[in-house]
Amino acid sequence: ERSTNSFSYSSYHTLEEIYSWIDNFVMEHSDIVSKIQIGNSFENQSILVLKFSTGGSRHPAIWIDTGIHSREWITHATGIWTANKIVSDYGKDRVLTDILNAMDIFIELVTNPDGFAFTHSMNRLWRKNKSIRPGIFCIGVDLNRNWKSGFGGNGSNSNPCSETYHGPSPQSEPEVAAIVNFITAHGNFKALISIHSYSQMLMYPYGRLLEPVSNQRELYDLAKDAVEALYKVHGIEYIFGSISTTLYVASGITVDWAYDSGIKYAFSFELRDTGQYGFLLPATQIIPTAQETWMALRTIMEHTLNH
Ligand SMILES: O=C(NO)N[C@H](Cc1ccccc1)C(=O)O
Ligand SMILES: [Zn+2]
Repeated sequence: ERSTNSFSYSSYHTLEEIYSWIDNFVMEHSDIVSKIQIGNSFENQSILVLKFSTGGSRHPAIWIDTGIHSREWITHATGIWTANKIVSDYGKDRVLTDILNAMDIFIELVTNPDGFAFTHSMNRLWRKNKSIRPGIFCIGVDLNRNWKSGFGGNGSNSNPCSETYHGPSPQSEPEVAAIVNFITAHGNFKALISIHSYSQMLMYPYGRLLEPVSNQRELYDLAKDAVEALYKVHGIEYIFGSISTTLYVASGITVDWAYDSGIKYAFSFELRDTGQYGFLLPATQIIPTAQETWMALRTIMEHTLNH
């Protein structure tokens, strides 16, 4: 009896439950999934990545991260369901099978483990990591402001007590440095998708600049196709566009670093809802959210495969 069969994909889970699910999931699907520790968090939790691969040494790769902001519980839950969807549909879904036969998929489910544990133990609405430094009297750095591209620019804050505190320097946070080192060493990532909640948006770079990226038209059209595929599942409407023009200017963010590092398909999702529940999205919406998000992810991955 597979122990992942007893895992509830329609519930929210603790850090320990997710890490134990990861071990069972990898054991039960060792033909296609492996676990990589890319580093340790500030409080010394393991930073784990799931690798989905059908072989080959250096397939072009796709990166997906969830939970960079710890209070956004729907994103970890969506990532877990998506991991299970990939192993369930490989060999059955033509598009997914083609993607995995040619590319590797990497999913980091708990990108901010310290913050995530804190949302279970002390503060459900905690966003940042848990780093502390001498002489600084507030905890944590916003991991979506700590990246090198545009570090310290408009839409990030130098005040350590701010929710968008960018940290003392680019990649100062182990949770960000681990990803940068991993993706840079691999050297063959073609797409990066960083998943947040909430607002129901699909966005692409730049966050730090109002000017469009060079392949703006391609990203616009792809985002449009992706949100249409998402809409068809449960009728949920997303808006889409560049971060700076659709939302606001934000500097030092994941997708700007990815894009500037040559990953031309860089996207950030804001999952359900639009504010009724916000970060406290009921668990009954986990599977519907994951189902619709999958269709958008699959659209982006298919485009990456074919371009
Ligand atoms: O915090 C969230 N959502 O959770 N998103 C906002 C906006 C955003 C999303 C994606 C990329 C850059 C900026 C943030 O300030 O980080
Ligand atoms: Zn977020």
